[in-house]
Amino acid sequence: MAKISSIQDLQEAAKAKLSKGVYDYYSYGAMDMITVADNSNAYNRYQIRPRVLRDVSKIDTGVEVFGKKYAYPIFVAATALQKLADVEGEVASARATTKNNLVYSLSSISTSSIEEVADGVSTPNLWFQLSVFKDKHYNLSLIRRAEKAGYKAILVTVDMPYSGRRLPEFRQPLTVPEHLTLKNLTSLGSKEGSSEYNKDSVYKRVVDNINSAFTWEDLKWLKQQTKLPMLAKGILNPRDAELVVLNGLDGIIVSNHGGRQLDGVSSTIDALPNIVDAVGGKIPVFVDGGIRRGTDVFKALAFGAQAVFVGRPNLYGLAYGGQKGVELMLNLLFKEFELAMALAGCSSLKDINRSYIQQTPQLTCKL
Ligand SMILES: Cc1cc2nc3c(=O)[nH]c(=O)nc-3n(C[C@H](O)[C@H](O)[C@H](O)COP(=O)(O)O)c2cc1C
Ligand SMILES: CCCCCCC(=O)C(=O)O
Repeated sequence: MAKISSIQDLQEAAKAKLSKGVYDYYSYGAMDMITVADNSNAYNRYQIRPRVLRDVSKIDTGVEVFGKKYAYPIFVAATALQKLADVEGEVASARATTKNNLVYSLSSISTSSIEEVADGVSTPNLWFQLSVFKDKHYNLSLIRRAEKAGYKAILVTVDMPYSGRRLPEFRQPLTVPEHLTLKNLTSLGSKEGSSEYNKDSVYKRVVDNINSAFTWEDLKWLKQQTKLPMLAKGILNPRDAELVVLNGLDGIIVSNHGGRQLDGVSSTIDALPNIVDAVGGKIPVFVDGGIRRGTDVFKALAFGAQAVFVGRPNLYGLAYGGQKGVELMLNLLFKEFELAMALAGCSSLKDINRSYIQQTPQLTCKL
């Protein structure tokens, strides 16, 4: 294959390496995948309005989040089961990400444990994604483990009271090789130390234990149990964004779970501006979903995102080349984003705002 020069190339290279079952698990979304496609396509409905004759000889991509400075506003989203892509799985992804001074989010449903990932990195820029289970003591024990291991924030996934209907998995449940386990969840849904679930599919174990009765009250209670910043991941509606603020959380990730939950919902870049307006600067707003180019990052920031998260690009990089593949993925985005900033006339993130963006005009002339 020719030199990998874009995230699209990386996806194709990953597809050639992975089994069909794993590639489908990673790349698919719910039902007809209208939202998966729209997450990326929606970026093309916005145009950048560059400014010229500015000094762009130096570009500062640094961003501050919760009092800490990161190298780029490009973070890595929580995705499950990374050892399906590479033997080192989440540890390789976390190393590549934190080495570049970015945030890596570890999924609850990971094949490396909270502690293994923390021990595997030298810069602990780690956030922990909490899937909310029925047993609130279990949720608390995951938070305590993350706190003890030095994680810096908790992302509570709020868009998954049930798993979305993903057709390849519906037809043929994903099989996870026996040597891989859900390292954080070894006793989930079973009595201490029992292996009741070991013979079942990973989905059954997780699906049976997801808390579909979790409400705003419960989220507020969870927030009060930790001093770490807590963010709600999976917000699309501005009214919910207001509730996140009212309930005292510290941040929002505008997300539709990469189009894997309810098909036909808003793309995340379309949802972002109204949510930023509803929050009114009280807490930071982040976005994920469909971000594949440096210009996508620029557009998300122009609409008011503090930083973006990428999910599948991490998995494709990991499948292509382990830690080095994830570094390659990040470097592609860094270079594209820096160039987008320079060519738009922005030398630092504080220059980027809505005046740099417009909706792509609809053709009104007669052809
Ligand atoms: C294979 C896969 C597994 C995922 N696992 C999780 C998870 O365990 N927890 C979670 O909150 N989100 C999960 N997500 C959603 C991501 O965190 C993120 O919202 C999404 O991937 C962003 O879209 P993108 O893949 O287009 O960048 C997963 C996404 C994918 C593709
Ligand atoms: C409740 C079903 C398991 C979900 C596994 C991880 C995830 O969020 C995904 O999108 O896949």
